Amino acid sequence: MIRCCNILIAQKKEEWIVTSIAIKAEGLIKRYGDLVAVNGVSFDVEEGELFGFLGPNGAGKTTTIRMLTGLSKPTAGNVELLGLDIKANAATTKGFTGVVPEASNLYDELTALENLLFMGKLYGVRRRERYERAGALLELFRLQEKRDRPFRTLSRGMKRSLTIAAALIHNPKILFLDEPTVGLDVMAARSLRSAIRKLRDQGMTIFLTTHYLEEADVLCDRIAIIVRGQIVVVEKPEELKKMATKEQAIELTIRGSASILAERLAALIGAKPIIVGSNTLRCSGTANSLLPHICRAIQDTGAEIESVNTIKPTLEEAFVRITGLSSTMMAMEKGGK
Ligand SMILES: Nc1ncnc2c1ncn2[C@@H]1O[C@H](COP(=O)(O)OP(=O)(O)OP(=O)(O)O)[C@@H](O)[C@H]1O
Repeated sequence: MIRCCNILIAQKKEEWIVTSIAIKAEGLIKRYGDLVAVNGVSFDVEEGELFGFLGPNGAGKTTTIRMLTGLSKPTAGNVELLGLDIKANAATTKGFTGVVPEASNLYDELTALENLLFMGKLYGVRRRERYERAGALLELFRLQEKRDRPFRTLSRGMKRSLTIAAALIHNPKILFLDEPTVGLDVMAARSLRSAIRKLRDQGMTIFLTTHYLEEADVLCDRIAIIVRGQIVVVEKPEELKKMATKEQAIELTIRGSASILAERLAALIGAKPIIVGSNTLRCSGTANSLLPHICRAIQDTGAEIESVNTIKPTLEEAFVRITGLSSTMMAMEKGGK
């Protein structure tokens, strides 16, 4: 396999193919008995792209990642990695992919360094290169000081970082990450995201599943949203947010309780404003349609306004609009599993 002008040329049974597509999923279906967990999923991920796969619990994210990495056989559909069909080229494609499952696959009793070296050996990395790669990865994930500590003694964030490092020991071209930051505290998640960004900047293709909208927003070049086994949109985060801009939200903070004003507004607008604090409420719509009603409701109820803010659309709002999932459901999702 050689790389030329950012175009990858892979050898496939004597013929040469040219592609810059790192991951190609075509019509993936996975059935478990009567349940269709993944229902006709197709997408392309460009070489060097950080691609987010976002969706609520049970949407089919893990099932998809398992099919993409050859861990689960699709009921129908095909996967190509760097132009190679993964069924026909299992050994080759495994050689250039790194897979990080949600639960760590490292050994508690081995030290951080030993775990990396062991994984390197499993992947057939030569001794000298194993040591070099392990050193570089410990540095990238800021784990040099923990090099000689048993895996079991590391913090949750360090364990997650080392698990990712181990999946990188053979210098894969494509990295699959299933929910990398779930359960981590803010600082650990931030430091892990920074390491993921560095890998992307080095040219690695990264496929990442996540529950966290903010994570997808700050990290990903493009995001696919999967709901009930089907992809509802594949877009750049900015484009997703633009989809939500048609509707804006206006947030009003008043002196005293917001409930009387909220009731009056609900009657005028025909939709219930959301009460976000005891004296703050938010209503959605276009400014043109909202402002006359807000002025009228203030007049009718004699509410004293402390502040008025126009809220910029968030990825969450775009997600809710696109998927049709309620904001309550998103709140549950954000709480994790
Ligand atoms: N081995 C299995 N046998 C039967 N059903 C399964 C199996 N694995 C997954 N499912 C079902 O398939 C659907 C998709 O599950 P999957 O784990 O892919 O979702 P997910 O998006 O990764 O969810 P989560 O975010 O909760 O991990 C769910 O309804 C799940 O219960």
